Amino acid sequence: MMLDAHLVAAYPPFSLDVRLRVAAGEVVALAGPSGAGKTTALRLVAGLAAPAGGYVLLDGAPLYARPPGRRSVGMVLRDPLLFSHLSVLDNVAFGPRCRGAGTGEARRAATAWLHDVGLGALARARPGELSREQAQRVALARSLAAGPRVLLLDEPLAGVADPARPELRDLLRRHLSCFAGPCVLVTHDPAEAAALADRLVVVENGAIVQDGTPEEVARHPRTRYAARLTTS
Ligand SMILES: Nc1ncnc2c1ncn2[C@@H]1O[C@H](COP(=O)(O)OP(=O)(O)OP(=O)(O)O)[C@@H](O)[C@H]1O
Repeated sequence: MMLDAHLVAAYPPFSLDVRLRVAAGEVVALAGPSGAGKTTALRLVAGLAAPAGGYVLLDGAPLYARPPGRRSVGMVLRDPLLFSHLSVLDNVAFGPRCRGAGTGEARRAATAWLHDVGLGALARARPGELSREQAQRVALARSLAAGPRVLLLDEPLAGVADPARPELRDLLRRHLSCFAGPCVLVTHDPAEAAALADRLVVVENGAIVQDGTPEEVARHPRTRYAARLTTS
């Protein structure tokens, strides 16, 4: 499963033009300063922003040609966006339900995913009772439970209190490294990018300024921002 995208956006005076190829099982971090266009790029991959050109292909087939419910794109955003009226279990079961699973089967799958993200004991809780870090774990479980072909994450550690961050980062690393499809992560946090990604794509002013493994970028950073990525 290969993601091959040419991401083009025009929000004058800002414009974005980024070529992105992500292989199956590869985790790519779009890193860059605030306003560089990272979120716009991710939203274009997801079909959430209107492109001004370009394409998004998954194994050579246009992703947007599928109806939104059948694109199999999993997302974890800054805001966990859980359904507040549903239990934690039913939030996670929502993914398998959308794919046609019956209630029992969806809940069994959701229970297994909740255990995987360390929240088995909170299955009956409501989202309002969770910390931000726990809510992000639920959001991750909900995305993965839907069996996505592509996984997209936008600043998944944003808003998580400092003491809880390392554990959530480890959890993300474990799950992202097991994910079979292409995975794209947006972050402005250098430590997060280096810890989670196989490859860094550094974006500044709407264009790629560097593309390489964290080690390659550390050895030969091409911009001041890229240098910061691996020295902090
Ligand atoms: N829908 C939109 N309409 C107009 N301008 C937009 C729109 N979406 C994004 N932009 C502009 O595109 C530029 C890039 O924004 P984007 O959010 O993609 O950057 P970013 O790298 O993700 O930064 P941050 O980390 O601060 O979110 C900004 O100048 C923003 O104002």
